[in-house]
Amino acid sequence: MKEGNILIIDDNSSILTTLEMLLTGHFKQIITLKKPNHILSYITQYDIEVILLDMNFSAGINTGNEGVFWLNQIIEKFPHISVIMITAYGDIDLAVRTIKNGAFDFILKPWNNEKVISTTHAALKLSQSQRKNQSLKKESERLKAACNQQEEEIIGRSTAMKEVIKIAQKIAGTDANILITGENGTGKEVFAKYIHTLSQRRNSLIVTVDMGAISSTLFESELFGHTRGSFTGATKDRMGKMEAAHEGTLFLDEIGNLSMDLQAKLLSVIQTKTITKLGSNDPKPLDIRLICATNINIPTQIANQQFREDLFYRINTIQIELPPLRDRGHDIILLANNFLNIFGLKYNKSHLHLSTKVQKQILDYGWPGNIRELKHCMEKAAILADKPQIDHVDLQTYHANTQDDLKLLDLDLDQLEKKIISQQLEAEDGNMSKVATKLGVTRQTLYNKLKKHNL
Ligand SMILES: Nc1ncnc2c1ncn2[C@@H]1O[C@H](COP(=O)(O)OP(=O)(O)OP(=O)(O)O)[C@@H](O)[C@H]1O
Repeated sequence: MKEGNILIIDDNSSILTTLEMLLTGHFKQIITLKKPNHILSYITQYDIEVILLDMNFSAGINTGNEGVFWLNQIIEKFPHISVIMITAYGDIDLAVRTIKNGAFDFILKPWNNEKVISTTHAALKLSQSQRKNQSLKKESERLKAACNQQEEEIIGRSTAMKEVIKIAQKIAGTDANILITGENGTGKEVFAKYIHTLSQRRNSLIVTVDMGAISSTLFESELFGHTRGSFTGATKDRMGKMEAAHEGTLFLDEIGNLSMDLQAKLLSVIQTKTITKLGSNDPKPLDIRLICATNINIPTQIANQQFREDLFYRINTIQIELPPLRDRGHDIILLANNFLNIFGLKYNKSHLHLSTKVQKQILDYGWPGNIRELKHCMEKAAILADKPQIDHVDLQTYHANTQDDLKLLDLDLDQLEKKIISQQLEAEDGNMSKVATKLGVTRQTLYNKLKKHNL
């Protein structure tokens, strides 16, 4: 099948006719034009890919300036189009200059037929590949914009969420280290990315390392990188995650799970602001913004000598506590609707929405697995939905794991509080300061609670 929409522009009718006859058998469509004034509208009208353009159009003027003028106009507005200049033998210097200006090639009058056909074919190939690149670039920009939008958007209009969003906006522009705390699935990682996109480092990377998943043998190599030959199997130099985050943000998830010896290594990097690759003696300066997250109570770990106090003070210049989903009121509905939109698109089901009864059920439910649990629940509902309105959701997706957990679920809040305080008193041999620290309350609050529960 023939391809290519070619436009030939020359004020000489016989040149137009000859070129048209020559190219007709080789390309899909040949359009001719005597005056250049309509070039731009013809390009759009006929979806032109290659242009053969004369240098001069006004009688008696042979400067070639007109051709250069139209060449610039075409390239500026339609950069994917390949332009071939038609030029007389004496204009060769000028023709070479047009190539510097962006013309694809030139053909000399009188021309060689084979050469004209092969040059036009090559020009068509280039135009098609440039157009493909342009549309790929547009698509990747669209996807990037969509991703950024998704990352930047934190769904939350409840007072509890408005408060943390306000803090994030206030501190994002500074380089303060941030510790994000909160139960599992409250969106700590999403929030860290949100802070990064608000910061001046947003054009550099945010690199995530899951400290819970990293083995102590691989810690240094993963974080600091290594040089070739630094250990068996190190066949080439490797950049560590910290270096990858240089000038950007390093997000250390599950920081509470880091062993004491690895904590010491991390502290040293934070203090010296340098990293040294495994197998190297050459410390490199490191410019990162550190955001850490944990669902473990670090003060309790410090009291239990499982977390270094000096590291804790380094990483939590600002602490942000993300509220559990059950404390976010109507945000639960906003998030659920958002997930239904996403999964509706994924599973090809439009206008998915929750019935009033289900909305009430999900507002009353405790969501122990927080947003992650809500997301799974909505995905399941979307998969099972056979009509747009969802009248039932499965809220039994989050099960307590142990017999003890099951027993705890039977207690009301007051009974639960009493049980936890008694357990801690026993564990700490009645040491009030230690129990208060472990529970994250003041000694006075602890005394009040002991009185309340007759302990
Ligand atoms: N504001 C939000 N809007 C939409 N989706 C969210 C939001 N917050 C969290 N999520 C989704 O909820 C899930 C859990 O979020 P995330 O991994 O950030 O939580 P986390 O607190 O870091 O969890 P963990 O403690 O287990 O590491 C993810 O699938 C995330 O996409």
